[in-house]
Amino acid sequence: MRRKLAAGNWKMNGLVDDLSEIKALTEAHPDPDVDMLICAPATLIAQMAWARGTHALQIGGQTCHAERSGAHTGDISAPMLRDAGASHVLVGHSERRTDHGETDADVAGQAAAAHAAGLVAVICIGETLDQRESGHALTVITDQLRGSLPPGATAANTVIAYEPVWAIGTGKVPTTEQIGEVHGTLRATLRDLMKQAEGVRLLYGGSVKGSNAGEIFAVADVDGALVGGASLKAADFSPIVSALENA
Ligand SMILES: O=C(CO)COP(=O)(O)O
Repeated sequence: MRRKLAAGNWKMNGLVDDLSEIKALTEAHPDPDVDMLICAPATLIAQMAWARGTHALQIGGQTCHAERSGAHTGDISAPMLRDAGASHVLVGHSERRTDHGETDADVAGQAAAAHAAGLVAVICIGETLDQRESGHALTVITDQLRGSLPPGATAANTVIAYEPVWAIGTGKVPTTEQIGEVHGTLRATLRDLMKQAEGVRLLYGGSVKGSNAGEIFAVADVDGALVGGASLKAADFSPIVSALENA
């Protein structure tokens, strides 16, 4: 049985004052039935780890370099994230792939670095609107998964997040049939690629809100969500956590 995961991605948002949202979130869900994760900007990871106190909330980074250390000004390594209090890291988010030209091979290298540092890699994949409309969505996400999954990936150290680029921050959400088709394809592809395919959690991300979370979580092979905008405020994220607990 896969434990469900409600994950938030704060992206380039959040100042120290916003840690009050972490306090509110942990107070709203003192003993959650699902895993909870917030992927914070690097500047907040250590303080967020302190703010959660003894709560089970997990904290993640949003990217990491493939190397442990070195002359890479402005970058952050997986051991640094771990040192700051992170247990997870997003790799291959479409905003990184677009803004920083990250390729599947780069993402696989980052995921391997995360694993080597003892972090869970949340590998993000997803098609663009053009790719969806031209009928290539399944090929694109299958190729991304094959290219981004490093050797050594296990059910314990890897989560896959399907985030269609056209659904991120747009209010547009695929139909439940489309989500089910992609997640079923991802599960089948994982079976080809690794032994522990049944244990890997598959998240859906892209315009998830309290109002649509329930129907998304009812889809087979959806083990949780990766939430952007609606993860910034406890009042928005909490109903998504509750919907997952009730799924
Ligand atoms: O990119 C996302 C999470 O990583 C999704 O963002 P939104 O929930 O704001 O659409």
